[in-house]
Amino acid sequence: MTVLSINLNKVALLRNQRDVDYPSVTGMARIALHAGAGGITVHPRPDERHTRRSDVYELADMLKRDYSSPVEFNIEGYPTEDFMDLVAETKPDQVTLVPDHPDQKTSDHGWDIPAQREWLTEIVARLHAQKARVSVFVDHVPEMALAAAEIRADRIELYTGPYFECFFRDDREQVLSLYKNTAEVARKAGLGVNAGHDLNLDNLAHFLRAIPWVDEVSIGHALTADALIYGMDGAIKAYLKEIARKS
Ligand SMILES: CC(=O)[C@@H](O)[C@H](O)COP(=O)(O)O
Ligand SMILES: NCC(=O)COP(=O)(O)O
Repeated sequence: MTVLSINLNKVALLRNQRDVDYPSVTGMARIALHAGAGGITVHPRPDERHTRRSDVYELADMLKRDYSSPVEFNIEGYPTEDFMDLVAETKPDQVTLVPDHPDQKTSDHGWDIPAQREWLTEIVARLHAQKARVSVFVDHVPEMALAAAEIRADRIELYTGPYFECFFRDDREQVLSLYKNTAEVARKAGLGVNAGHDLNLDNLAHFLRAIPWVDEVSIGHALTADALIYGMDGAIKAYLKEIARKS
């Protein structure tokens, strides 16, 4: 069964609009987990406009202290030395390496792994030494799945922004077949497959029906918007229903 990991960046973004402590990032994490989410994702950026470093420490403490059954904690980001320190101190289960420039509004492309092969190989090895699973954010390009295996990553995360963009267009199945090819190459190379970015209640089940072996989806923006309508608990349940609908 595909794990649903909730990205709390947009909860933090709303909280950051004022000098207050609500909505609470840890509080929303608790509601999400109680409703059946299997994991929590954060993507702390250097300017702290979304999740702050302090949120990452608080979430790490809470998940270790209060949850006995496994809850997967996933930290996403560009591996600066500051990011590597944060990860070393908070010990997430999974680190997702994303090639974001600090000025980017949001993640909008995957790694060109061959162009940074040596450095990424070293980063992956350092994260493995801390016992973190390592996932690398990639476009729907089969060669990148092979390159991810070569740098010894454990998983790829398919960047699904382009899938969202084509969902109501005529070329949807053509684009989706490239995602499927990339996921097949990853699977054959022994890698797990995650997916994320702009997945939503319209497009999630269709994606998972095409690639049913996806290990995990991380969803934040659309799910937080849906939580304004259904409540966080109701939104999580709606997404879990879509995941179940794939089979
Ligand atoms: C890697 C990825 O696609 C997500 O982390 C995305 O960057 C969401 O973050 P924001 O919601 O902060 O844009
Ligand atoms: N890795 C993708 C993620 O965490 C959430 O992306 P989005 O649903 O906020 O677009």
